[in-house]
Amino acid sequence: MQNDILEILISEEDIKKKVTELGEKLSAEYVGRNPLVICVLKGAFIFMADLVKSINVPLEIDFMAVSSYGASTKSSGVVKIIKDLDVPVEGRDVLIVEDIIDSGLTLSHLIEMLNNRNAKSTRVVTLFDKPSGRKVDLQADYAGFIIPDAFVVGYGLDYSEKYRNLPYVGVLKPEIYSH
Ligand SMILES: O=P(O)(O)OC[C@H]1O[C@H](OP(=O)(O)OP(=O)(O)O)[C@H](O)[C@@H]1O
Ligand code: HPA
Ligand SMILES: [Mg+2]
Repeated sequence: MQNDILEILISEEDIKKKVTELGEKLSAEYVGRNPLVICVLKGAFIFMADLVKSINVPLEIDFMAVSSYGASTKSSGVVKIIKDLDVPVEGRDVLIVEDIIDSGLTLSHLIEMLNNRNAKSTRVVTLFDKPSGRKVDLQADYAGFIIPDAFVVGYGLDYSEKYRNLPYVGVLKPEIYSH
């Protein structure tokens, strides 16, 4: 698996520090409230698990599974809802946890959906942000790292369902996805 990585972009240690920092900021934002923290599966599962340990308020969690990339490095443009939330969001302070914002299509779809369901507030935290990939005008409220225009894997992020278990984020060798 490591042999398929061209370059490590963000180390395990840097990710840990950043996740703790984001958790502290979110603890301040949500003090005195009970946010519903939504993990966007599958990519955000590792970030979500690490992040909530650093958010020091009585929160609840739920999961949504969406997919638009499949076995490609480009968004299909069709955001498929594979699993919906278990609980209603009406009147809730919702925090969406994403691993990466690239084209922005996944998130714009989710935000619209949650607004239609009358969430009280909707905030977005993403660990990675790739502004060069944007197809819709959208920004996270909290973003960990700005990353360059390359397809990255690791710390939850996959290529064709693999590499999610790498503890760092790296760039794949082009020959891996060119055949
Ligand atoms: O801003 P976008 O261009 O929409 O890309 C970001 C989304 O794409 C990836 O999910 P993917 O569809 O690959 O599903 P996965 O999380 O199961 O890998 C990633 O985890 C984000 O949810
Ligand atoms: O760079 C990426 N890597 C993995 N999954 C992704 N989904 C959107 N962008 C990416
Ligand atoms: Mg994916």
